Amino acid sequence: MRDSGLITLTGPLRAIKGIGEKTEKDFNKMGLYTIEDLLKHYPRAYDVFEAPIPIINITEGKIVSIEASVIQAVQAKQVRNLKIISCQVKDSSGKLHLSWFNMPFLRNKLHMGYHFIFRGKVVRKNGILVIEQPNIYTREEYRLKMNVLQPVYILTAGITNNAISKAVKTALEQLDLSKDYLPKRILKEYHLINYKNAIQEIHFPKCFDTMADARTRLVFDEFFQFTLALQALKEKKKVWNNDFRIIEQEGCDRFISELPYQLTKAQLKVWKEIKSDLTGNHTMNRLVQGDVGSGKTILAALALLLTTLNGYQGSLMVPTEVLAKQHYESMNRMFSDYGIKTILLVGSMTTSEKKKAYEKIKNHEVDVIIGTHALIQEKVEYDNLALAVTDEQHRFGVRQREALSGKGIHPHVLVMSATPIPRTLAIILYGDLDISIVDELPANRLPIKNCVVDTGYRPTAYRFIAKEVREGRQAYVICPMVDESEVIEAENVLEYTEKLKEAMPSDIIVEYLHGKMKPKEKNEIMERFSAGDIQVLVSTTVVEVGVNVPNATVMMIENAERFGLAQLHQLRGRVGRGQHQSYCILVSGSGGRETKERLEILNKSNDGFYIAGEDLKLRGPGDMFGIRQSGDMEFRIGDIYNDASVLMKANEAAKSLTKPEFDLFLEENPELADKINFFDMGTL
Ligand SMILES: Nc1ncnc2c1ncn2[C@@H]1O[C@H](COP(=O)(O)OP(=O)(O)OP(=O)(O)O)[C@@H](O)[C@H]1O
Repeated sequence: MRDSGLITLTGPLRAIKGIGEKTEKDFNKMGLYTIEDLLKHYPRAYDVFEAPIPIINITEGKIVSIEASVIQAVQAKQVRNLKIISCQVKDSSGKLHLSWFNMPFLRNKLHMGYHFIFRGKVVRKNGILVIEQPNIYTREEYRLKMNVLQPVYILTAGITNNAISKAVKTALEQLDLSKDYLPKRILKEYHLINYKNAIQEIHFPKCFDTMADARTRLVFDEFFQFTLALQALKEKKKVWNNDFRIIEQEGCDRFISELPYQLTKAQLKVWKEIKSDLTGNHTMNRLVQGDVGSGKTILAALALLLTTLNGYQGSLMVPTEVLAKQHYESMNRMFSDYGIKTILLVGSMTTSEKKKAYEKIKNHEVDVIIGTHALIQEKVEYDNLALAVTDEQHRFGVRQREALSGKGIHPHVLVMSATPIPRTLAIILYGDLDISIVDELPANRLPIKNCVVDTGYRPTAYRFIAKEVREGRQAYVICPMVDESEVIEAENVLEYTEKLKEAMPSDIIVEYLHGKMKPKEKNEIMERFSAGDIQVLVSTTVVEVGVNVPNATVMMIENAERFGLAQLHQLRGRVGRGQHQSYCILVSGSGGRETKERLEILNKSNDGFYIAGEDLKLRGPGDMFGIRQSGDMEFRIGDIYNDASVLMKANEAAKSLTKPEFDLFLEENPELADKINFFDMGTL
């Protein structure tokens, strides 16, 4: 391969000239193995090198270039495990300090009187402006970069931006990308540029316009493949008949009448849809979408109850152990009166506990199985699994969902999601599912009261939390980090808990929770919090997904500026789940105008759809605040909100392929065919 110089997309990175074993290993660490992986490691942003500005004009938070002379020898100091070096520079308008971490070799470059262009971010340290970690250029080097869009890549240790850029450039010289995988008809109809140009321009754009065209083409590709795969999946499902004999059960009506509340109209409507699927002629494939706290869990419970009262097994898979435990406890309690046995199956159980659970599941000694990914392990054998519910907050984990379905004879599938996606997009993204929307919150809910404050407000907030606790309520305080970090200044859970314990009256019990704790410890803390034995829980975002403690009424979020709006909305959704007035205190660590503006959106509204829409207006293209993406078909470049129109077009194009065109397409693109099959594997 190396001899001819020509390489293929599926080839290893080593095939690129200039990449040796060591560099390849470094790339592997970033998750890049094939040449295609490298080409799809798209720039995260583009830098434009503008003419240097006078020191006097620099502003905090901006990336700037200055042209200046070194006027003070480099100084070095050690702060914990960081070696910090700094120097002072000067131009005709003023003086400025520059500093670098762990780059002691710069001492040999930054001699007194030397003249350079420095480019980096302006930050405020001890009250004065400095540039941290600036890049250093000679005037000639800088001139070559000016007015050209410079790709900025996501990096990890050992790999520089330049290394990626160079590897991509060489790969493009060695590759033959002249054959486009999209049919010519589609390229023409949707005004798309060819793949070769798109890849070239996304990495090395001539200007913003050509980059935008390249991006559109690549986003289209992603969505096209995704929707094509979904369509293939849907085709298959159409023919599934409902092989289960599920009939309506009086027990479900009794269950509803014994709930401590009345189901909302929206819940009743969705329950009717689920019921008619379960008792109908075709296997259910339904997505239940509803804002945080809209009461989706009870619908899952009802579906499980109906299925198991008919003598089948049903399962509920959720993303975290904390959540699995919570659902297990409430459903176990609710179902026991109906003779329905529930079991928990999670990764942290011991081998012998798991073995016992497998036996019980296989022998149908249990009816409802609740757990995490452990539910789709090969060892789990179900006895007539008729319903698989997955709680898929934020996720498009189609393969997981399908792997679970693959365990039964095409069980009914019910997916719960709190992701606020407009219906038109949801129809495409969950193309293989029917959609039900719980578009109403329970009537007894008081809207959450919000405020955005700075750190000076903490003492008042603590007094407020103490007051709520005195009234029998509980509170969450969210911090972004677990441990102290030397580089990023953000509140961390461990230290914060100590500080808060001191600030709170001594009889108020404050504990912490974070993702690095052992599952057993996490469960124990959550149980104590649910039981009201802990009054204030300092936590990372582990509580974000689905945790339900209706007695908690205060959600205080430190460093709120570091979270995306959708995530903040999820976090806030942990309160306001009962009849008590609830509060959300967003503490912003940095007071930039944009930050305030973003947080104001949350301040104004408690509606997930509105927030997602406003978030979209504020963020720039490619800035991934809205939806964290996971699952099988990751969208590396496409953003379902920003690129909604491309998604619609790609969907339309995928649909327009005739059967012969589709077959030819797969024949000509065996790698894509593999992907689509892989994506579809759970259904086989
Ligand atoms: N109709 C109702 N009236 C009053 N309370 C309700 C109603 N339906 C559900 N609840 C209660 O509302 C709380 C939130 O419900 P649930 O946990 O199902 O929300 P969810 O939609 O799953 O939210 P999230 O997406 O945040 O997990 C629970 O305490 C539940 O018991």
